Amino acid sequence: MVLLLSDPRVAQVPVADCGDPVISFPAVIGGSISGAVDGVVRVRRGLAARLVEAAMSLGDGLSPKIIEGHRSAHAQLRIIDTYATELRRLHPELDRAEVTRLSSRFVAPLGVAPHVAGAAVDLTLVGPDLEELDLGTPINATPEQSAGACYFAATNISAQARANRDRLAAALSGAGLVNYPTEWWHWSYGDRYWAAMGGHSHAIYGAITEAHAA
Ligand SMILES: C[C@@H](N)C(=O)N[C@H](C)C(=O)O
Repeated sequence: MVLLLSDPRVAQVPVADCGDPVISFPAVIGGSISGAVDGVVRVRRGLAARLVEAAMSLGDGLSPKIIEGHRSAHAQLRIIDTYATELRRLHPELDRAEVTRLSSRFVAPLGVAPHVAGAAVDLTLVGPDLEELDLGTPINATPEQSAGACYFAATNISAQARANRDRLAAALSGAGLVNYPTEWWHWSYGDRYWAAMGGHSHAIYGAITEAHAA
């Protein structure tokens, strides 16, 4: 059973922000291309340290390639609005609560949004040539666009894509990150969802404020 980000049990998790700053971080890390800067993302320092740990455990010249880290509240609301509009177009019969629930398979409600806390990354895997591996769907494919193949545990993907997802998961879980099961590419650390899934008493990262500037 997937715990969705719209589930009240996620919003109920208390936050005691540890004050970890948001830092700039290379979008591609680890392996033979350690330190190479192919774009920059911003994430909490503790998350950055765990991403380095995960990258180092991958081996075979593989590296995580981060597509997005911290996201503004404004950008989060824009994604929510766009996807909710699409859901209402596809399913005009849905009531507001159901639109919110289904939306949260793809985008988090603002109050619990891991990216807005600098606590999440959307990422894939690249080889030594920086070519992206086959993970089964493009990043940000919705459940509708991918016939559910965006779910981490989807069975309608190739054996190679399954192996690549499992390899990504072993590295990131091993470093303490938690996956959002409806999106193979979304992993977080320190946010409410991480706390709920890991049985932690509280989240250590809430929404970013000016106080978190490094
Ligand atoms: C919109 C998608 N890339 C994403 O970030 N989804 C997660 C669940 C989020 O909004 O935090």
